[in-house]
Amino acid sequence: MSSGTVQLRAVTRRFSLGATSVTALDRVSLTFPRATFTAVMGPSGSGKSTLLQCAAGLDRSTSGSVTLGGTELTDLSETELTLLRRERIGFVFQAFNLLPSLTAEQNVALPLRLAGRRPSKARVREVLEQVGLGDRARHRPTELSGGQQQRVALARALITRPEVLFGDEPTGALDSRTSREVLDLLRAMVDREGRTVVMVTHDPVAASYADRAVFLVDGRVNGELTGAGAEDIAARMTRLETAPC
Ligand SMILES: Nc1ncnc2c1ncn2[C@@H]1O[C@H](COP(=O)(O)OP(=O)(O)OP(=O)(O)O)[C@@H](O)[C@H]1O
Repeated sequence: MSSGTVQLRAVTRRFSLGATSVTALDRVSLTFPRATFTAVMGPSGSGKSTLLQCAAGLDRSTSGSVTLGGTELTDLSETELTLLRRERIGFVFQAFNLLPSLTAEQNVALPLRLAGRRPSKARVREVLEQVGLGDRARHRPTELSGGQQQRVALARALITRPEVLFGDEPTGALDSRTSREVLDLLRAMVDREGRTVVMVTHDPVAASYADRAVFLVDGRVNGELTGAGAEDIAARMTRLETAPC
């Protein structure tokens, strides 16, 4: 299996709630090939975030297999999983999760510091320039716009050169213009650097930047669209959201 490819085979995630349980993912099998951009869509509660968490090794599936390259995530200890996430996976969330007391460059350098590595100034500058913020290195989050803060979060995710970048509604808190900037950057990560991007989104326009949109309903894969525009994706979502249970 090529590095940077994520594969889920019959992944089930059940949450126990007292005497009952919720099946958030029900035998989901999906491949996210290296150097592709996938949007994960579906109605609220369909299991999108759970899928992302299991695929990224942030949560453990109840059964099934999750691999990144040749590594079976379900076999790893917590420590091994932490190392894998740190070295091979990047994350961006709807909330930018920047530390307010640190400058942009200090926030970007944080993952390397946490890994006990000394970040090179040149590398920090390089990723900040990559996201168009070379001139904002010394700014603190409150001195940056929402779109700029999300770009700092993206630079922070990229500093370790991850094989895969997972985004959970990364443009959810942004207006349409700044969303486009972030989506263009995600697209460039795939096309120019061969990274794999998997993004949960409610927004058909955001999903149209991806190579394909995968749809979940009630924890199961309910089809996909390849190379579709925002209108076709929106029409599919409307059908899923209005379909009788
Ligand atoms: N920690 C948890 N404990 C119990 N149930 C959970 C937990 N996390 C998720 N669920 C349940 O699993 C199902 C899927 O949730 P998930 O957050 O993955 O959906 P989603 O598609 O991302 O939803 P949304 O679009 O509203 O964010 C829901 O029924 C949810 O209530």
